[in-house]
Amino acid sequence: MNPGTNSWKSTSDSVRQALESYGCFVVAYDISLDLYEKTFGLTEELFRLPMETKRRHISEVAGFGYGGNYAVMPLFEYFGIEDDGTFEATKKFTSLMWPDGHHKFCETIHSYAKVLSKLDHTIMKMVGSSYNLEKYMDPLIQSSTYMTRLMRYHAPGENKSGIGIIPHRDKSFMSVIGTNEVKGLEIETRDGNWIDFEPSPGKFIVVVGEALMAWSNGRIYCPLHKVTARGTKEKYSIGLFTFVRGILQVPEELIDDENPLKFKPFSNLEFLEYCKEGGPKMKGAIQTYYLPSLSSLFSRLNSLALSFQSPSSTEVLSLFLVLIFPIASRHQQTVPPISAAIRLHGFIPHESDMFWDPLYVERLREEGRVEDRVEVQQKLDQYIARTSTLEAQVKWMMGK
Ligand SMILES: O=C(O)CCC(=O)C(=O)O
Ligand SMILES: [Fe+2]
Repeated sequence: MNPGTNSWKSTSDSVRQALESYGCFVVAYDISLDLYEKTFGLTEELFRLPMETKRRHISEVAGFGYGGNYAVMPLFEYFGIEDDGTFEATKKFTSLMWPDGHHKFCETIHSYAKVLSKLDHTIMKMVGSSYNLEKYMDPLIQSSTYMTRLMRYHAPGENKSGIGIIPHRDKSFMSVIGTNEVKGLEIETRDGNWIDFEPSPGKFIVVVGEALMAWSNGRIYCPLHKVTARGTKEKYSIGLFTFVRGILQVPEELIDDENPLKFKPFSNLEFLEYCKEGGPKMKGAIQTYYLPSLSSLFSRLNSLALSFQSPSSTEVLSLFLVLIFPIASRHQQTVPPISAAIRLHGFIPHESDMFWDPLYVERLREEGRVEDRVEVQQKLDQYIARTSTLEAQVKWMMGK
């Protein structure tokens, strides 16, 4: 399919529609069965390596390096390869895992990642075509950097299920994921239903990351998703996560009276870093239009609190924290103090905090605030349910 043709244009519009409505869609893509089978066979081989070998693969960046054995997601293991789509990087990773070399692994994984990146480029171009923003796409593609993540979900056993990955939103610009034939990836729709991705060899799922959502000024949706491991078959998946280097800025064409600017310029990579540390690295994070509106939000909250019958100061404070936190955390504003306060108040923080922070969950457990991962999941589900309704309330209060 080539840009400029009618079928290109109509497919681009469907892609845009899917991304705006669901933040994801499934693509049937031309990949040979042989490459698919080899890729997943070799991925299994990689995960069978001894733990001390796997641990050689380290990285400072969240989601890169080797990770696994998280208290909150004990069935999940991954290798995030900062490969930038290059053969050299895959080769370096291969020789770290197999010092005597493993040419077949290197070749195959690189070829599979190339399929994913080709797909990623096509979709970016289609997004550009559909918004008539073609001119922005080549620079975005050229500044993209990639991470290939190979993932394993241990099988929990006959008639059992367990958390694979807790609900989260990707921090990437876009993610393209292929998996073996085992189901488990679920995506939340805007109205709160979870839908399954039904895998098969030629199918890939494209998932919007928070960076693309922000770049599109919020037009494109960024869905919450999770993985549930079930039964006796191990699930393996391989994702290509795209991050855009440099400063991302909402195109002026996507800003008008009906769609005022919602996100200040931000850096995708600093945003990723920020999410890992949850720290005060604000300058590059996704910034918001909520900050200038905070004072008006405060006054509306104040009047809402006053409308309660004799609210105690704790109630007002809790109300404030519960209302502000979901928005602030989603938009990376004022998170550290609020997150600390939320922790004090016993709320589970933003899912991305927990995702990369097994120590935090460990600490909760030590303090006797969390018994087991079922309870963590329940709290998280409650938190997420609360977020969506309260966010709507805050929007209402802000007159949006
Ligand atoms: O393994 C999958 O299917 C999904 C993985 C995922 O959501 C992630 O790595 O962010
Ligand atoms: Fe994800």
